Amino acid sequence: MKSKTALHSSTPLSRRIPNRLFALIYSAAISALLYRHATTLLRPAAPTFFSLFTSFSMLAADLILAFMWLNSQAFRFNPIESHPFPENLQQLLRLPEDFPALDVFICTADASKEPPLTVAATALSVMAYEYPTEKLSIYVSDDGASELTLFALMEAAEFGKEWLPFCKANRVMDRCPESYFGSGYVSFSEETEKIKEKYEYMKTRVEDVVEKGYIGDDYKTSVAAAKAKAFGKWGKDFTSLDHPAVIEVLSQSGEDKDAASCSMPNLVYVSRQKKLTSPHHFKAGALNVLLRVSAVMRNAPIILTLDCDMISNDPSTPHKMLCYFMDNSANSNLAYVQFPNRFHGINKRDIYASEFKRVYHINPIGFNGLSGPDYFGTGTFFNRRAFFSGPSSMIEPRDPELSPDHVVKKAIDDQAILELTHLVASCDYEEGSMWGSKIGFRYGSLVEDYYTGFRLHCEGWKSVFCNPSRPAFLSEMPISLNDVVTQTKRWTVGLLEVSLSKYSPLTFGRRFMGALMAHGYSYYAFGPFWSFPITVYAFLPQISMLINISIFPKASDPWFSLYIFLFVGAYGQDLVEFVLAEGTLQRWWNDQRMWVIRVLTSDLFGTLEYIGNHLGIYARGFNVTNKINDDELRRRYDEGKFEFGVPSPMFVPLSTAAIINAAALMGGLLQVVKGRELNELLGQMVVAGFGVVNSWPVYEAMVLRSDGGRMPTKITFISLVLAWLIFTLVSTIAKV
Ligand SMILES: O=c1ccn([C@@H]2O[C@H](COP(=O)(O)OP(=O)(O)O[C@H]3O[C@H](CO)[C@@H](O)[C@H](O)[C@H]3O)[C@@H](O)[C@H]2O)c(=O)[nH]1
Ligand SMILES: [Mn+2]
Repeated sequence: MKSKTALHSSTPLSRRIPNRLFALIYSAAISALLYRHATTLLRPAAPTFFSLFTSFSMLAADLILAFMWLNSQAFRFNPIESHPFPENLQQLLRLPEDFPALDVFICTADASKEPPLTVAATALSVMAYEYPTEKLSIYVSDDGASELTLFALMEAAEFGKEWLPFCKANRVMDRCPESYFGSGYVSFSEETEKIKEKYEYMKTRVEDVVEKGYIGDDYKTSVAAAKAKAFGKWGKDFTSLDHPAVIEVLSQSGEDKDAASCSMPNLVYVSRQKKLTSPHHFKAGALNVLLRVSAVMRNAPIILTLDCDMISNDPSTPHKMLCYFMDNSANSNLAYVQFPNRFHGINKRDIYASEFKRVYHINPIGFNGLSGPDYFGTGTFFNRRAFFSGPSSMIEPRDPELSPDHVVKKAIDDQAILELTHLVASCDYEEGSMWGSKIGFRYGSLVEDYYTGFRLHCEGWKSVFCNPSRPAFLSEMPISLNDVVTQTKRWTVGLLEVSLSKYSPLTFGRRFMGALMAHGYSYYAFGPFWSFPITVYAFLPQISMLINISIFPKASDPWFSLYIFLFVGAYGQDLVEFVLAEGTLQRWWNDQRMWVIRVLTSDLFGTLEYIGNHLGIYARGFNVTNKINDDELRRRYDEGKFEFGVPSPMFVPLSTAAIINAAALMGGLLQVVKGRELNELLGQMVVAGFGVVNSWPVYEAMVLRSDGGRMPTKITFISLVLAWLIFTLVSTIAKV
C-alpha cells in the first residue's frame, strides 16, 4: 500500500507469528530442562564434591543461557521494516529554503591510527551531499589535536571546490573520491582525468606531510595566508593531551564558492581544549563540544554523527532521513533515524563476522516494532531537541545561545561567535552543568552510543531504523584478530558499565521503557555474561569426559532429545534469521564461531578490565581502533586467514579451549574403541566435536602455518601448560 503522499511505509514481517509460537514451545523446553536440573540437584545419586560442582555450574550456565534467550525474544516479537519515499518529499520541500539545516559531526581521535586522508575523504563525501549547501555544515572534532589532520581538511576544502560541482554535474554516487576512482566503473573522459589529477595532487600532499610527521614551510606558504596562521597555534607546549581549543573555519557557505560559482558548505575544524587534570569523557565529550560549537555557529535542528572512517555512499541519504523528520504525525517524539553500519572490504566468508548482522541488521528491525533501534554511534541523524530532556519536558542550557530554539543571526566567522565557540569548547565549561548527565550525549559508559540511545528511549523518545538497499554509509573494520577482539573488549567494558549501574536496563529500563524494550537493551548490556556459560561448555563436559564422568543423559534417554532440541532450535532459528537477512551459510558459520571467540576473549578480558577499573588498578580508557593495515596483512585477510601474529594474552583462553577440546574428543574416541558405550558419551562427544570444528583456525595457526599471522609459539606453549594444569587440578578434585 503506497499512497501518493506517504513519506514512509512500515511493514510487519510475517515471521513474527511463527516466532511467537516457537517462543512458547521453546520456553516449555527450557522449563523442562530447569526441572531436570532441579531434580538432579535435589536428589543426587551419590553426591561427591565434583558432581555437585558440575551440577551447580551447569545449572548456573543454563540459567544464564535461558535469561539471554528471554532477552532475545524482544527482537522476535514484532519485527518491522520501514522504507522511506523520498520522491514524495517534493510536495513539502520545493525550494532550497524549505530544507532544514543539517549539522554533520565527524569525530577523529588519533592521527597515527586514523589517517588524516581518511578523515578528509569522509568530510568530502558528506560535503558533496545532494543538499542545499547553504544549509549544510560539517564539523570535524579532532581529539588527537593533529595539525596533520587540520592540513588534510584544508586540502579537502580546496579540492572540494572542484569535486562538489563535478559530482553534482555527473550525478556521481560514490562521493568519496578514493572510492570513486577505485571503483573500476568510472569511464575516463577528459573531465574525469582532470579531476583525478587534482585529487592525486591533494592526496600526494597529504600523504607527504603525514609521512614526514610535520608540515613543512613550503606547504604552509602554499595555503592561503589567513588559513596558514592556524598552524601557529601548535606552540612548543602544545600536546594532544594538554592544549587550548583550536577552532578554524576552513570553508564558509556564502563566502567560499566552488568552481561552478555555487556556495560551498561550512567546514569547521574543532579540537576542544584538553588539560591533563580534567576528564574529557572520550567520544561523548567530543560530541558534546560539537553540539555546543555547532549550536553557536548554525544551530541546525538536525544533526548527523559519523565516525571518521564512515564515508557517505549515497548522496541522497538526507532526503531519506527527512521522510521521517518531516512527517508531522511522527516527528514530535522522534529522536533519531539510524542507518545500518556497513563495511567495505569484508572478505568473502567474513571470517571475523565483521558484518555484525545481528547487531546492525536483524535486531534493529526487531526494535523497530517497539520504540526503535539503539544508537550505533555513527550513521545517525538526530533531532537536536532530543539532547535537552524528554519530548514533553525541556531543560534549558545555561547559555541561551545553546538552546535548540535559538536562531543564529551572525556569520559563523563573526568575532563574537568565534569567541563563544572557544568558551564552550573549554575544559571547565561543563563544570557543575547537566552536560553528560541530563543533556547531550551521556557520560559513564565506553559505549556512549548505546548508553545515550538507551537514556533517550527511557525519556520517551522514539527512533527509526532505515535500511535502504544501497548502503547509505560504508566504513572500515579491523582485519587482525587482535584488533577485532580489542575493539569488542572496549564494548564489553562499556556494556558492563551500563548493566551493573543504577541505570541498568533490567531495573531502570523496565521502569521507564516497557518490558520488551528493556529486555532488548538487556540482551546487549548483559552480553558479557555469555562468558560464563560458554566457558563452562567449552571446558567442563570435555574435562569430565577425559576423567570418565558423564554429565549429560544417555543418548537413549528421552532427556537427551531435550538437549538436542534446545541446541538445534536455537541454532536453527539463528541460521534462518541470518539467511533471511541476506546472509550465506558460510558467513553464518563464521558468525557463530566469532561469537564464541569474542565471548572467550573480549568478554572475559573486558570483564577483568571492568573489575580492574573499579578496584582502581587501571584507568578507564577508550582504545581507538586501528585503521591502518599493511599490505601483507590485507593479503592474508583477503585469502580468508585468521591473523594471530602478536602474542596477545587474549589468545590464551582460545587456544587452551582448542587444546582441551581436541584432547577430549580423542580421549572419548579412545574410550569408545576400548569398549565403552557410545550411548553414555554421545552428549559430551558432540560438544567436544563442535568445539574442535570451531577451533580449526586455531589448530591451523598453531601447527600448520608459517606466515606472519601464525600463533606465536609463546602463546601455544602457555596454553599447553595451562590446559595441563586445568586438567590436573580438575582430575585431582574429582578424586576427592
Ligand atoms: O576519545 C575519543 C575516542 C574516540 N573517538 C572517535 O570515536 C569514533 C569511534 O572510535 P573507534 O575506535 O573507531 O571505535 P569503534 O569500536 O570502531 O566504534 C564503535 O563503537 C564506539 C563505542 O565504543 C562508537 O562510538 C562508534 O560510533 C562505533 O562505530 C572514532 O571516529 C574516533 O575517532 C573520539 O572522538 N574521541
Ligand atoms: Mn570504528
